[in-house]
Amino acid sequence: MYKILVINPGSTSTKLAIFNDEKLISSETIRYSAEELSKFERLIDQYEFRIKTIEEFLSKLGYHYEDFDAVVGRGGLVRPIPSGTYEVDELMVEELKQSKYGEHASNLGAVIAYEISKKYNIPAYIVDPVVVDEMQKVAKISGHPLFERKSIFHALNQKAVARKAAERLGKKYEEINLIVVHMGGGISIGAHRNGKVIDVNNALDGDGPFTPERSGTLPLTQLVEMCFSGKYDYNFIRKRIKGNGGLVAYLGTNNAMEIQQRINQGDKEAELIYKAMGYQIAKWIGKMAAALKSEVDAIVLTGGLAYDEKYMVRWLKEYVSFIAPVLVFPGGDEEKALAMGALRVLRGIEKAKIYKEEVQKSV
Ligand SMILES: Nc1ncnc2c1ncn2[C@@H]1O[C@H](COP(=O)(O)OP(=O)(O)O)[C@@H](O)[C@H]1O
Ligand SMILES: CCCC(=O)OP(=O)(O)O
Repeated sequence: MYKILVINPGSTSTKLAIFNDEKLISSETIRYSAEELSKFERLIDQYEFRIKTIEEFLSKLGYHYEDFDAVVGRGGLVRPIPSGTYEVDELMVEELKQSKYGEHASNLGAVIAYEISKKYNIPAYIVDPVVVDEMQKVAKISGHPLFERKSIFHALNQKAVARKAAERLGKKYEEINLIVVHMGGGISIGAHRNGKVIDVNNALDGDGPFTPERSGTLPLTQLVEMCFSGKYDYNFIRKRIKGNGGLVAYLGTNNAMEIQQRINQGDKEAELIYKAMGYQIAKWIGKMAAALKSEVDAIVLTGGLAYDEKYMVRWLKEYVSFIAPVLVFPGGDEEKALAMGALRVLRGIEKAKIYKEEVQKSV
């Protein structure tokens, strides 16, 4: 039997789990308010804060790091690489620590897993990082040759939930077309054609609907004027777009449950903004239906916001049910997908990919 520690840092939470082989032993989601996270200037500054969360989780359950056969972290913004389980190595960790390819909470998954692996001599892995790139060529064209559309999204959960949806439809993932909508701190809407994500919005970078924390696509000229107004510096604008955009900017919170309560109490402003987020998500689902030439077997809703049946799920069904049946997998399956990726390697069913080698292949 293999004991696996799963570490899944998201932009609004850290999700932790312990597995004995396929069996989930314990899991916990620790949520952070926008205010708590705003204390940290850079992502890497959250390292100790997130470690503390993990150590509290383990000590509550009476576990120590040395009890585990492997530690697996959510994969962050490394270079674009194929889907799979990767050994965490020094090159990957150095690039993540320097935020060479961007900043996001998922970067901490590999960094933390690596530190544990070195200290306690247990292997560390990541699975399907947020940069998995299966985008078709035509989808990469942005509109100007100086800019390229990039595949940055909830690859791990989109793939895991897409397979579950295929199972529910009694088909193979590789045989069907799906639009998968992950609604967490960030939001990604992916067009899955026969097992490949051929198009998806860049969930991190001003491409897509606004989200609990991010601004999504903004009016370009207004943004350029703001940048050159002389009133703001780079960090101010970056923070407004990434951590302090979307629901946080309009309503002061990244917590959709709090917004639901406000709507229940008759807050019309909260209702308008939350509905606008749903409206933008629905329009992106329409875009992906076009990318799939309207051959869509199902639309799959997942992520934390998919728990909200009363508002978000109901609104989205009203807007997009004409495209295909809507299946809902609230939360998602990230922790299980991480554990299973590590387990396949521990059992020798799959060989862990080496980051350096995959990067060289794609050059
Ligand atoms: N039961 C729920 N009902 C409604 N919204 C929820 C629920 N649980 C979580 N959320 C909302 O989902 C969002 C976070 O989703 P999640 O997928 O956990 O994010 P991340 O992994 O990016 O941190 C937050 O806005 C949170 O308030
Ligand atoms: C970096 C893309 C994935 C993403 O947005 O994750 P969160 O929802 O955890 O922020």
